[in-house]
Amino acid sequence: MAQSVLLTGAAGRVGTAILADLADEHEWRLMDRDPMTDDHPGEFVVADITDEEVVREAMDGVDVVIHLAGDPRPDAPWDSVLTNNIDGTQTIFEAAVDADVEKVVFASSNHAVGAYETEERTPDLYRAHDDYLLDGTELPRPSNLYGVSKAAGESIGRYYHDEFGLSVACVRIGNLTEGHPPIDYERGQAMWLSYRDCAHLFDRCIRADYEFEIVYGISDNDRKYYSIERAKEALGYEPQDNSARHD
Ligand SMILES: NC(=O)C1=CN([C@@H]2O[C@H](COP(=O)(O)OP(=O)(O)OC[C@H]3O[C@@H](n4cnc5c(N)ncnc54)[C@H](O)[C@@H]3O)[C@@H](O)[C@H]2O)C=CC1
Ligand SMILES: O=C1O[C@H](COP(=O)(O)O)[C@@H](O)[C@H](O)[C@H]1O
Repeated sequence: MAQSVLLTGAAGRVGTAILADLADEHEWRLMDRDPMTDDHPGEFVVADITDEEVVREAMDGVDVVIHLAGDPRPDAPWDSVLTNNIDGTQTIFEAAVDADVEKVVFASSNHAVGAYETEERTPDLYRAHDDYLLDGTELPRPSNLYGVSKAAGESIGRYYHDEFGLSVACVRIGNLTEGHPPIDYERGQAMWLSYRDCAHLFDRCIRADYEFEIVYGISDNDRKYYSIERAKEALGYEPQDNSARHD
């Protein structure tokens, strides 16, 4: 069934991948602080997610929020991630609860657990023969302040689920690259997320029933060190791509 979805950070790469395949699948309200130049479905709200009043207005009548807006740079400074990723995310969750939204899908990151990639484990970790797997039940172990902000976003989601019953899915996105897996970059190939698998995964987050989930958002790569079993079980994710089988 089509849902009414608020998509924050709609003008960015992940938003573009989602809308490329799902524009006609749901009723969209898009939000970004930068205007979108391409054709897009639904209404576009140019706003900063830290603007509480505008965010509250944008939640009206919404079933699901996909929250992508934030500073995506692994080397982003603390003042930026504190404002855009932590404060902005809390504003989104608070407004979602007040507006009786059913689900919030939060764009978390591989960098929330990047410090599991220790010197002893790498580079074997990135290779198909290695059987080390993170499955989403491990504690966060951020590799930078950006990763700290994503771990904080997951905790904010956990709080709003436990306290207010909001359904929350945190997707630890790997490396979204359009058209082909990253070239000459083993880590990126291990955590590649193709555009079509990205759209499908977020569609499953919109449609599935769940309480609180942390899943990895990668394609079905031979090299993977992130398990996709929970995304399959809880959300019905069925990825089609694999960085080892790409021409
Ligand atoms: N692209 C990837 O491979 C990965 C992305 N992610 C996460 O997914 C989300 C989207 O990432 P991308 O699309 O790659 O980044 P992007 O930079 O292409 O898109 C982010 C969008 O959010 C908007 N934005 C940023 N701060 C905002 C604010 N305060 N208010 C309103 N809009 C704001 C920007 O204008 C931009 O259009 C981010 O939260 C990022 O951390 C996580 C892991 C991997
Ligand atoms: O969270 C993110 O992760 C991806 C992959 O990380 P990288 O360090 O291997 O590049 C990154 O491309 C993206 O910008 C970031 O938001």
